[in-house]
Parts: sequence; C-alpha cells; structure tokens
Amino acid sequence: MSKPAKIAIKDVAKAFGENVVLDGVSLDVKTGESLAIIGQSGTGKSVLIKCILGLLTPDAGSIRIDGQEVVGASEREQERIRRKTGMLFQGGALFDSLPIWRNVTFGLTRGAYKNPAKMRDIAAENLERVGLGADILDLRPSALSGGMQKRVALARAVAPRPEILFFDEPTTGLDPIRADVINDLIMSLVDDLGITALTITHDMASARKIAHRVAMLYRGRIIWCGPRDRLYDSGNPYVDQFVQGQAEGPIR
Ligand SMILES: Nc1ncnc2c1ncn2[C@@H]1O[C@H](COP(=O)(O)OP(=O)(O)OP(=O)(O)O)[C@@H](O)[C@H]1O
Repeated sequence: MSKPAKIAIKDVAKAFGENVVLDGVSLDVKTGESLAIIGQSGTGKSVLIKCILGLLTPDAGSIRIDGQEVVGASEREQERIRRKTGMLFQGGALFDSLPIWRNVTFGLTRGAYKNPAKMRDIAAENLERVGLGADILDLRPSALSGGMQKRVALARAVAPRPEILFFDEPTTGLDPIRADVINDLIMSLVDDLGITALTITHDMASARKIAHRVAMLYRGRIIWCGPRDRLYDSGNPYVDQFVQGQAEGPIR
C-alpha cells in the first residue's frame, strides 16, 4: 500500500488583485518524503508555502495536512496544525540578541527564559546533530560564519521535532562546498527523524540531492513533477530550459 499524503494540495488558487499567482495547484507530499519545488522568481513558491502554513488564505481549493483541512480552519485548529511544522528561513533568521543555545531552543520556549540547564542540554544535542560543538552555546550568531549560522538555524528548526519541515532556499548565500554540507545535513535529518520535507529552491544541485521528487511551478500551476533523477531528462521543454538555465526556450 502506498504511503498516505502528509500534505495534500488540490486546485489551490490565489490572486492579489489582478495578479493571479496560483491558478489551480495540485500536489501531494507523502509521509517521510522530501519534495522540492523549483520555479522562476516570483512564480508563487513562497505564496504556496504561506497558504500551507495558514498565513495566507487561498481563494479556492483545499490543503490538507494529515487529512485535516487547513483552508477555512479556525485559528485554534491552524495553530494545532502549525505545531507539527517547522521552517528554515532564507538567511537563517537567527536572533543576534540571544546566545546560540536560546536561538536553538526558541521554538520550545517561545523565546522565554525557562529551564536554562535543560534547554542548554537540548541545544547541545541538536547542535551535535548538525556537526557543531557545545563550545558555541554562549556565542552570538554574528560570531559565526554564514555556513555555521545555517547549521544553527537547522538545529533550531529540528529541535521541536516537527513532523513537517519547510526549507526556503536552504543553500542561498553559501559556496558550493558549504551548500553541499547543508544538503547532506538536511538529508540525514529528514531520514533519521522521519520528517516530511518541502523545499523551495533555485539550486538544482540541491534539489537533486535533497529531494526524492521535484515539482516545477510555472504560471500558477505545477507543470511537471517527477523523481529527482528525471530532472535533467524530464521530456518537458520548460523544465529543460529552467534546469539548464538557458535564455532561449518556451519560458519568456
Ligand atoms: N502579501 C502579498 N500581497 C500582494 N502580492 C503578493 C503578496 N505576497 C506575494 N505577492 C506576489 O505574489 C507573487 C509571487 O511571490 P512569491 O514570493 O511567492 O514568489 P517566489 O516564487 O517565492 O519568488 P522567489 O523565488 O523570488 O522567492 C509576486 O508577484 C508577489 O509580488
């Protein structure tokens, strides 16, 4: 029997005034699956994730998480659904006014200063998962390199043990080697913790490495979705043009 959909998106539409951003998006992400969404800047990848998180309300369509409808759910229900999720923001979004251990445990304490000894242990354990030592617990994020900050942000995203993780451009701003370290970490965290992952990325090497399947969003619709090893052999001229970064082709 195939695995149930953890996230089931059906016919989702969203416009801002005349600007039709999503125009009937349908996509399933299975439990424990890692799926990457690729597409040009401004095609609505972030809008789609915000709709899944209940931060934007679609004009039409359905989004179910574990079978539970997000669209039109009460604030309380949405909060309960959101608790299953975590997010790695572009640029990390760490708080420089807080030491690393409080950044890592932020999702558990909601920023409050509670159980410092226990929280420091949890922070150290999660930092170890991303290859960082307890020696950085008391540092501020600005004292770390960009790659280390990304790892801390990853430790923070997994600390509350979310069932679903959203990654927004996880490798942006990193050199190819550091980017690959982050890709490896994402894959091992997703596999070890059984997390369902949805990633937005422009980085084709990253999409091919961290995703089991890749979907391409174009003009408000998913125009192709397939296994990662078909990304460069999709038979779709739009996907070909995008992944090869060619100026000439059907995408204008
Ligand atoms: N709150 C909003 N109000 C009005 N328009 C919005 C809003 N949020 C997004 N948009 C518009 O929706 C479109 C898609 O934006 P979105 O940020 O989802 O693109 P994206 O695919 O994530 O781009 P990028 O890859 O550059 O991050 C853009 O035209 C943007 O201006």
